[in-house]
Amino acid sequence: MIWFFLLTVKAASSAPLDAPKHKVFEQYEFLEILQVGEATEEGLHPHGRTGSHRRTGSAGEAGQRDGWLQVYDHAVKAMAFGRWNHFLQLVSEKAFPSGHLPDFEDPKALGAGSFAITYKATYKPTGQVVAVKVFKDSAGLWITASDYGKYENNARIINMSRTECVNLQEIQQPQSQSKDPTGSSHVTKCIYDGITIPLQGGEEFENVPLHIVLEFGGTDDLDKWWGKQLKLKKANSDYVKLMKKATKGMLEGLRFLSESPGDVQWVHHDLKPQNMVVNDQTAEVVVVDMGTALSTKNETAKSACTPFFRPPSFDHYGVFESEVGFHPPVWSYDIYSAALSIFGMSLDGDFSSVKGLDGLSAIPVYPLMLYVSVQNSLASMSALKQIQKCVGQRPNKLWSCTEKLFRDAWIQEHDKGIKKIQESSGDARKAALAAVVNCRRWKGNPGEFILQPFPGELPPTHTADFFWTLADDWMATGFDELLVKMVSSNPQERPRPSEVLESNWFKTDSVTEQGKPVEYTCPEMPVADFAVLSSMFTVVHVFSCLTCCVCYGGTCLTASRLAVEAWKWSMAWGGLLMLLSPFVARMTTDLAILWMILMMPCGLALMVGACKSLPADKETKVKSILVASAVLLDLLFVIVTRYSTQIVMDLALVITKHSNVVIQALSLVAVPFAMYFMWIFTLLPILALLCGCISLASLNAPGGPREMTQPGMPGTELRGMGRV
Ligand SMILES: Nc1ncnc2c1ncn2[C@@H]1O[C@H](COP(=O)(O)OP(=O)(O)OP(=O)(O)O)[C@@H](O)[C@H]1O
Repeated sequence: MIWFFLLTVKAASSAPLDAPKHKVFEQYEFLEILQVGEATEEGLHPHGRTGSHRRTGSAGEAGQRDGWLQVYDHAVKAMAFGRWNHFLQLVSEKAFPSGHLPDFEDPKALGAGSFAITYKATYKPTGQVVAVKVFKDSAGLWITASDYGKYENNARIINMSRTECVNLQEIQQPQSQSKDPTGSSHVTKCIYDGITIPLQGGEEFENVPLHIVLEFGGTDDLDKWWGKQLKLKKANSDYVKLMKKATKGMLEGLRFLSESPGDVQWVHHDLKPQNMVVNDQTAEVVVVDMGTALSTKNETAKSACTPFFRPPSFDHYGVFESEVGFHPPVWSYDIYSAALSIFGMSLDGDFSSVKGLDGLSAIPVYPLMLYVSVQNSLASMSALKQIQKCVGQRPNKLWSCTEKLFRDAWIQEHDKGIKKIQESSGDARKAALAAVVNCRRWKGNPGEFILQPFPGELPPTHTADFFWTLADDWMATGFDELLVKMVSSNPQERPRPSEVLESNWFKTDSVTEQGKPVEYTCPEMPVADFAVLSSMFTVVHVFSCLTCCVCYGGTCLTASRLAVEAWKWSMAWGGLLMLLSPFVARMTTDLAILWMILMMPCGLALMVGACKSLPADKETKVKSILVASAVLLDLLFVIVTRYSTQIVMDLALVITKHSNVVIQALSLVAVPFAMYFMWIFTLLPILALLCGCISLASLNAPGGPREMTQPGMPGTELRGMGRV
């Protein structure tokens, strides 16, 4: 609903909004949030999970969305323009361009990103095993030095990508390496800049695909490696030890980046299991993909990074901000992503039933829960009202204002789970920790108003066996405390990597085999106002049907001279609806009190009128009960209106005050909604009243049923009714 609303606003707005550049607005896919790519031992799969999920105009997007048609189209164009090497590249499914890079042998695809495919290869002159990252354009074709100037998009891709090698060479300066050799070994190194040199070189480089050569870190990324480990069904303590080692390596790499004693410190800015590789021999973790790195040289710079792993104070939907910066202190961004990676590795790795996540093993589910709960908490009239306020005050700032709304809701929902861990101890704390790490579904489902960011349902919450061993180990060493700080929504509270590395968790290798499981419950999903309203719609429809039956049916029966005195039900029903109508009016207008003042006496009059049909002894009693109930209802209404802060929107007022397009678009969605309630609850009592009058008139008509009623029967009281 919220998405629908945003899209409506966005589409209708003619104001110069700060529009997102991200493709996500056209085709919203979960993997665009996660931004992962995959390769297999055999090569790359252009239509599978293969990495195309990043930033604007990603190469794989073409292949992924349009499939073979796109490839065919490009192949035909390549042939038509005589670009045979490109044609061959397309038909051979992105094989390594050995013809133009003859110094490398035995290439094997390691993984694919949006703009590059990375291969493991041996550099023939030295025999060194390296990782060669070859850049491709949006059609999946290698970008050569001669292409660079021809196409604006290629220049953009290359300018962005060349920073990776340049950054790495700056990060891995000999003096920094000597100060923290361990940390340095956990960050990849750039051996050769195959972008800058060919671009400056002459004709001989014209057809060379632009590339960079990196130190080879390992065959599998951390996600894939962890998935393989989980399948081995090792002892619980072994998983804890492996995880400790991986976490240590990751943090040492981060320490090297963000705590470098030099003038410049670095933020990786896209840390996730898919951007860390594991050394085949030593099982040590190496941080790769520095293409999005930021540094203290320019603290206001921004880059595109995976929304899923962003700290709470940034846009997680990738809709509002395709690029984000970082908040000081410099380590705070990556340390948060590191904690999420640890959460991801603490799961059972089963995402098989979720299209887009299948094949992945270390995905933290906490952000997935938040995606849904944030949308749900924003599916409210108060959120709509806030958006309205943003628009009213600053017509051109709708986008950033709405983004803030989403961000604040994210922080609020995020803090709920973390606070539960902070405020508890012992088993209760372990249970709260287990919920944050493992919960994939809510307890109960009080109405979801969401757009699933990924197709398919997450599998039911299941705790990995080793989790309890892990949780016990964390709690025994105080690492749980650090984890909670790492995911704090306040960047200032997040510890430095070196501080985390000081934890006793890394100092002991003796791990108990079987942890103690505790019962834990997953949180309740916040109730969406819109879900409540949709139930209201159902109730309203049931009421309308009943009213139609009672009023029309009653009138027909009475008028048909069958002496069925249905008029009295019709009047009683109409009166009841009138008495209830202010409660509904309150949902849509500030003027509900006025509504109540109008409706209460009318409703009461109808109901009291209906009492005339009762025997004289009961009539007074029922009348007094009715009057007393109506007064109580009045009181209740005043209390509800006075103390409930939610759902009071005066759309009519806003529309008259402002008349820009955005407001009109907003009203397109909200006004019919409001009007619907108003009409139903205005029309129904009026209908009931009309029906009551018609039936009375027909009763009183000469030769009508009234004349047929015997003295002493209920119909004798009808005479009084003529005055109602
Ligand atoms: N130095 C390296 N050693 C071994 N494997 C590597 C190395 N660098 C990258 N890889 C592998 O190649 C994959 C893709 O690399 P990388 O993430 O750098 O590409 P990218 O185009 O920048 O991707 P993305 O669009 O996700 O940023 C990685 O997931 C990893 O498996």
